[in-house]
Amino acid sequence: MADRHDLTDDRLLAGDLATEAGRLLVDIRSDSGLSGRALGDEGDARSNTYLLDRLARERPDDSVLSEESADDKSRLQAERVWIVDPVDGTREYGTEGRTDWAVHVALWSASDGLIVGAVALPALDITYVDDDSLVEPTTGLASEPRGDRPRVVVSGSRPPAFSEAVAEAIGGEVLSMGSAGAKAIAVVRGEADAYVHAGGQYEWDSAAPVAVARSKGLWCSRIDGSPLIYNQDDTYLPDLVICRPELAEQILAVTSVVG
Ligand SMILES: Nc1ncnc2c1ncn2[C@@H]1O[C@H](COP(=O)(O)O)[C@@H](OP(=O)(O)O)[C@H]1O
Ligand SMILES: [Mg+2]
Repeated sequence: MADRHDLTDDRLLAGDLATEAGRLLVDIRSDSGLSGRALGDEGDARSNTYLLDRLARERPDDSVLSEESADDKSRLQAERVWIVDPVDGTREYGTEGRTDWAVHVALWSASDGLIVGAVALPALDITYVDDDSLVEPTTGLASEPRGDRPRVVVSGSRPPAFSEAVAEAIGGEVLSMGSAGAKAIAVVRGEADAYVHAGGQYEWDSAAPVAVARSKGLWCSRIDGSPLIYNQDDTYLPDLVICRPELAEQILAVTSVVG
């Protein structure tokens, strides 16, 4: 049953869902008259409804795990589970002018784990999927680098305690940004060299970003170097490292000890 849909169809669908939910969010942001927390709540709710409606119509046999929906755990018996975050970086979405927020759509299968991922950056009008196409170095999420030191991107509101130690280990500097998806994509785009997090996160925060980052050849793991595993009973998945592969050893030497 798992091969009912071609992987390419699923990837196209993921990309389209993330892009269209993102467009809806851009419209709500410009037209609703809301801001801050109220805008975040409205965006979360409407993006979630949009994603769930389309998945129910276009993949009626699949299960869904969403940040914004009750988890009835039927997904634990499912062959295929869409893991979605309708707005990642809700705080930044609610803040005028910020571009560091994202829509995440991933697909997990019982036989192969994460098989598809799409991360939309709606404020930049671009969506990344888990294909092997080359991503040219780009700017837009982060300020221009001041030199050639590697950059470690971390949460602006909940930076991990080891941020500075990681930067020091690779001779780099720390950069703050919102949204797990935006941070992962900053590494994909070459705007940063590593994204590290600890202290709390859920499967929907990292599933799609990890699927995309992995497809571009980046290292993705827990901070102790173990694999990130999805569709677990408990969806808490509190830490991760996404980085250029040649930096993984030095970074894990820090995060696996002090994490
Ligand atoms: N300590 C923590 N506990 C729970 N969730 C956390 C967390 N730190 C970060 N996150 C979640 O991870 C995502 C990225 O966070 P940040 O922008 O701080 O890097 C956010 O998702 P949402 O915006 O979807 O809620 C945020 O809620
Ligand atoms: Mg999130």
